[in-house]
Amino acid sequence: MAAHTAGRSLFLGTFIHSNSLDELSYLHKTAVCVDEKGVIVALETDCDQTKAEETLYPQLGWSRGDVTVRTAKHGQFFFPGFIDTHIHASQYPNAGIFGKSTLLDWLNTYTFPMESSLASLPKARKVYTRCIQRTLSHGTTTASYYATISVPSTNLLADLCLSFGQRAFIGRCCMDNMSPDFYRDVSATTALADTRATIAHIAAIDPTNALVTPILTPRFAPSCTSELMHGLGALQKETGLPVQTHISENKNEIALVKSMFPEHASYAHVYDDHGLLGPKTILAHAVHLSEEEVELIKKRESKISHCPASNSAITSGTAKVRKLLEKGIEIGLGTDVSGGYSPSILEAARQALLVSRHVAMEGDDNSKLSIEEVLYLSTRGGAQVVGLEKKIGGFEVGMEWDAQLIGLGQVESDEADLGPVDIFGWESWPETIAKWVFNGDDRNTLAVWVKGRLVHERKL
Ligand SMILES: Nc1nc2[nH]cnc2c(=O)[nH]1
Ligand SMILES: [Zn+2]
Repeated sequence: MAAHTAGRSLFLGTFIHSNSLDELSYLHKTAVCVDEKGVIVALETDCDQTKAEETLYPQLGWSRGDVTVRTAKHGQFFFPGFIDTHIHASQYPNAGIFGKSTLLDWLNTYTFPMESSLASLPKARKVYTRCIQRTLSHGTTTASYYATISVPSTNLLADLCLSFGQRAFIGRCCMDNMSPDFYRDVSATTALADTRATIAHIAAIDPTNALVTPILTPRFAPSCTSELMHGLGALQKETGLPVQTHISENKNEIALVKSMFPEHASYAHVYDDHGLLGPKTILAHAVHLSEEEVELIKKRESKISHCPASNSAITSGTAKVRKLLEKGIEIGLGTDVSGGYSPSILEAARQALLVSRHVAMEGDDNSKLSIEEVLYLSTRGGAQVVGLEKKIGGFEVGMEWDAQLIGLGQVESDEADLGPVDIFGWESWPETIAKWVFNGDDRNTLAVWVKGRLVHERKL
């Protein structure tokens, strides 16, 4: 399957992105030129269409006829695409269905039956198609996905991401231990062979990983034998591929890991001792880490996916994000569908804000995250977590055009009913962004691009 290419584009208007963890940059009256490879080749402030055509096009060797122009109208703005650093595509039909369960019973009651049923390719196609379309419609331009243990079904997820144009990491879920008979890898050997089969498939459909990359995915320590984890650690060394797993999400899970791996100093050490804790490792949840584990994760430069909606929904706990940030650990946001109920990173950002206030109410007032901080985690932070910080997460020459156009309801115009946010016209830009973060949804996501290609447009 050939990667879809984009034409040349000129984007005009207001662009907002993160400068740093606590600062957003507002670029008004700005022009951004994106070439046919989806790369930003010019960014000029104080520039309208005429000026862009007269000054930028000649520098780029462009002529008017071959450029698509898209202008953010008054009150609209371009924002970097969101990065979901942890999502189970195979659990998407269960989003919102979790009752009063907690992690270990939730896995058995809801999750394993759904995932195992996706060995049916027609069902997997239906589920993955909806998941990709839905997350794109919420502005998720990159997702780090868990699929299932099934190779054909996992490969299908990779095919669909490539054809819909979503940037993705695709994990065939490895689990040869403590899992039901109807849903487990037969052995460490077959799990490793199946993982290699998905790696080979992705190498065939996207040889340069322009859009889709395999990710080694030991489900979590309790689901894996030591043999399998050693094998995956060796495979990581051999291939240099990223790794994703879960860590320290729930207290019963932590006790289980302790009982299953008594010879290892901690949950984080289990991964480390198997060669799975490195700079390309994404650790989801990290709710109950000890100081020692935080130190180890920092030392190994592993990344953390904060999944606040999931941690509240299945009552896992409150992750101490401020402490992790202060340690210098790189953090992004994850929806963790369907432990998390929502496929929206904007919802994850909102929940990160609220959970940080719960941590404050537990006694650490410094823990509160700001709007700027959660938007950083949604974009630049996520890009660091998936190792693409030089390519995506902001608007700079040389980066790729992964972006969303946001429109809010302008009370004084004919766009008053554009979604759930009412803008009266007297709000400052930071206030406008705060209103979007707290009340916005996919109705405000007017268009979405990945690598320069238009991958979603809201039908008005
Ligand atoms: N949230 C979450 N935690 C897990 N731990 C092991 N598997 C899972 C999963 O599917 N979701
Ligand atoms: Zn998860």
